[in-house]
Amino acid sequence: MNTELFDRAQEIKKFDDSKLGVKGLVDSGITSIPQIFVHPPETLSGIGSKSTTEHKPDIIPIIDLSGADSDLLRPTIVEKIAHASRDVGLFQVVNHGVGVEVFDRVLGAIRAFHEQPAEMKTPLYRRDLNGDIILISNVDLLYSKAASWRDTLRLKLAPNLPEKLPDICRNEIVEWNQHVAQVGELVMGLLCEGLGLETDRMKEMSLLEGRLMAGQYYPFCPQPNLTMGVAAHTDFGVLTVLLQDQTGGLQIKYGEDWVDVKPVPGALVINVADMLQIMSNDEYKSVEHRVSANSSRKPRISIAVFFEPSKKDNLYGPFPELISLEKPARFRSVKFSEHVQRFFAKELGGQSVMDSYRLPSKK
Ligand SMILES: O=C(O)CCC(=O)C(=O)O
Ligand SMILES: [Fe+2]
Repeated sequence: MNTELFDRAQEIKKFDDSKLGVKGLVDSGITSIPQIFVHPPETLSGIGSKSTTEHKPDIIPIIDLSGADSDLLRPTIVEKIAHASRDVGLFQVVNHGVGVEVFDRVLGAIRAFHEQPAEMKTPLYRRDLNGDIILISNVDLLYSKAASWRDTLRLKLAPNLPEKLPDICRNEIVEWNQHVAQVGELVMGLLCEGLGLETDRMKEMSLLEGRLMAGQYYPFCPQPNLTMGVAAHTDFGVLTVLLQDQTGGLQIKYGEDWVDVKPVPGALVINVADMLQIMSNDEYKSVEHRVSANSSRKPRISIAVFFEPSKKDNLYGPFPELISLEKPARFRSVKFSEHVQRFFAKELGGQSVMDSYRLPSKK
C-alpha cells in the first residue's frame, strides 16, 4: 500500500474520531494546517490573489424585491431575476421582508452552537448524513482529495422540523425557518414567472416542501492560501437561500474567473441549484461556487437553506412547457433520491453529476 495514502487515511480517521472538527484544531493552538487540509494548486486557483470583481462590478445583481406585490413593478423584478438566473445562477435580494435583527439573531445562534463546550456538541457529531440534526466537518471527508476548513451543523427544517433542536439555537432556528420559507416561496414564484410558467407551478409540485439547513462555521485559518472553506461545487437541491455574515469569502465561477459575492448588509444570496437547472431545461444555471478559507480572526458564519422536493422518489425532469422542437429536453428525468445519492457519494464537485443526466444534443 502506498504509505502516503495510508498515512492520509490514518490522519483523516484521527481527525474524524476527535469529533472536534476544525474548530477543535484551532482551539488546540495549531499554527500550521495538517497535511490532509492542503489542497492541490488546481483547486487553489485565484486564492490569495485579488478577485476580478473590481473589474466586473455588475455581474452579481442586487435585486430589490419591495415591488414584488405591485402589478406595475413585478414584471421588472421577474425580468431581473430571470436574467440573473440564466446568466449567472446567483443574485442577492434586498427588501425581502426580513429584518437585519433576525439575521443577527440566527447568525449569533449558529455561532454560539459551534462555540459551546465540546461535550455539548460531540454527541451530535457523525460521519453518515442520515440524522435529522448532525454536526459534521466536511460532508465529503472520505471522498475528497483534500479537506476544507469548516464545520457544519446540518439539520432538516422541513417538511418536519425535528423536535429536539439544540437548546442554544432552537428559538432562532424556528424563527429563521419561517422567514426563509417565505423568501423562498416569493423568489420561486418570480423564477417560475421568469420561465413563463404559472407562479405556483413549482410550489404545487411540492418542490419547496423540503428544506435542509447548513449552519457553517469557518474558524480562523492560519494558512488560508493552502486550503479552502468549501471547495468548488454546485448545490444539489432546487434553490438555495444563503445568509452570510459580513466576513466575505464566497465566490462564483463566471467564465474562467472566480468572482466575489460581496457581503451586502441586509441582503440574502439566492442561487439556482441542480434540480432547477434540470427542470428549467437548462435555462437557469446551477452555479459553481466555493468559499475561501477564513483569514480573519473572527469566525465566518453562514447559513445555507437548501430547498428540495419533499417527494424524493418522484421523477423530476424538464417542465413539458419548456420543451419544444427548437429546444428538446436537455436532461432525462431523475429521482431526487438518486440525485442526492450520487451527489454525496463523491467529492463535492461542479457539474459532473449533472452530466450523467444530460441528453446528447441532436444537432
Ligand atoms: O458559506 C457560504 O457562503 C456558502 C456555503 C455553501 O456553499 C454550502 O453550504 O453549500
Ligand atoms: Fe453551496
